[in-house]
Amino acid sequence: MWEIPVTTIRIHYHKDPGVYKLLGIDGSILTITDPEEHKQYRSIVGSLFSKKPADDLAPTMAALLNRSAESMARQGREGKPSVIQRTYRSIVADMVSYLLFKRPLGLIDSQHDADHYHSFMLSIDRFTAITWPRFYYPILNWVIDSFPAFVVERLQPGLRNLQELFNGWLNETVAAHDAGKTVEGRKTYFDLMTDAKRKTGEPLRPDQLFDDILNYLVAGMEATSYVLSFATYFLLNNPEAKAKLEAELLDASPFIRDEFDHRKIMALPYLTAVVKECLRLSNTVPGFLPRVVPDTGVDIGGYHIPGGTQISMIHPIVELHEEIFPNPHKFIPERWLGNNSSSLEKWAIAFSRGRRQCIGMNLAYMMLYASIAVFFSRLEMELHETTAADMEIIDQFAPITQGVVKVKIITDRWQE
Ligand code: HEM
Repeated sequence: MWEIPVTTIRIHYHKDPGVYKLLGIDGSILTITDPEEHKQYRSIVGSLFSKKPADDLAPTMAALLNRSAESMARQGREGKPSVIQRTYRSIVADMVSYLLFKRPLGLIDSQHDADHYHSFMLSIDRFTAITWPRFYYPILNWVIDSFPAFVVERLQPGLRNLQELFNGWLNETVAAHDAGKTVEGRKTYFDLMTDAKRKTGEPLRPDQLFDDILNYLVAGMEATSYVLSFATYFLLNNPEAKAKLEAELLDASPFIRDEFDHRKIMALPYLTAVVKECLRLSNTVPGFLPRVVPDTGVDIGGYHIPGGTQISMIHPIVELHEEIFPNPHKFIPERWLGNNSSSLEKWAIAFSRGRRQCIGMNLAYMMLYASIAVFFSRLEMELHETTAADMEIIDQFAPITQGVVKVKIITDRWQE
């Protein structure tokens, strides 16, 4: 078995500002480069991302999935295909919004029809499309920041509305705190930020908060919907794996269809293997995640790397390594089952590792399991005009595919 000769542990690298500070979301957690500053920030929002809020949102997720399934089934009856990749994006964006604010953005109501495209999605497509130009021509960041409002409105039609919506929610929160109202249930992102800033006496900066929120929405929406789109594509192209999964889901229908219990769903062995294989094979973060070696330097694999060096490792080096995963480009959920499978766990790195590991992992896992369980229990679907060429990965820091996954719903088994 392949081993990395690791000699460096517990070294807290800075993220490379030469990349992260040029992503156009300077106020976000993702772009905090200093480990101590990051630790402080994470201690403010950490409670939002623990297992409990993700668990509590499982029934909301099930409701969104069933509404989406009904809508896609309706389109199927009308002979229309569904762009399931957009459906996933809108469900996940609404879920991230529930997690942060205890209310949805409402994307789910406007997403299923192939002819309609939400202005927020369009804005995000345009935003991620210029990731690398921003990086290679940093002056572009300054130019974009100087655009007058009407140009921003034109180029990114969904973002200004969203910013106004969030500013309204922030103002409501501040007013409630001013009035001394106690928060019912768990605190929202704005509650936590208002509390934290009041403790330090720093002002709340809506522009900075907007960058941060946008990053949660984009990171969550793009990564999770992307893995789910690959899952749909892989399963619909692999009848044997699909049949095994559906048999397991049928046996589990008391806790998928009758009384949704995501903890039991997340214990299903074949579904677990499917989720792991989709996370591995979709290479959700295909490009570099650069860090800067601390001043002391580090020793890695017998080499001394001097302080200040930019280093990086890309996930596909591990995820597609043929000594770890034989036939690395093939969709084989079975590799995660059986006696040898536990030795693979350490190579499951889709969410990264260490302090800068994905903060949204608990929510992401719940959404991955719930989506595959509900859609593949409920809907008989086939791919529609979606080929391997559509699934070519484009690295725009956020994961993008050349085309989108479209399906035709043949039957809604729960409505038969
Ligand atoms: C299958 C789904 C997902 C995958 C594979 C994934 C993967 C990753 C990876 C690899 C990183 C590390 C990036 C780096 O080192 O710069 C990361 C960071 C991050 N992810 Fe995710 N992610 C997923 C879902 C989500 C969700 C649902 C959210 C929001 C709720 C989210 C929010 C974030 C944020 C805010 C960061 C930055 C964390 C920090 O710097 O401390 N992700 N994600």
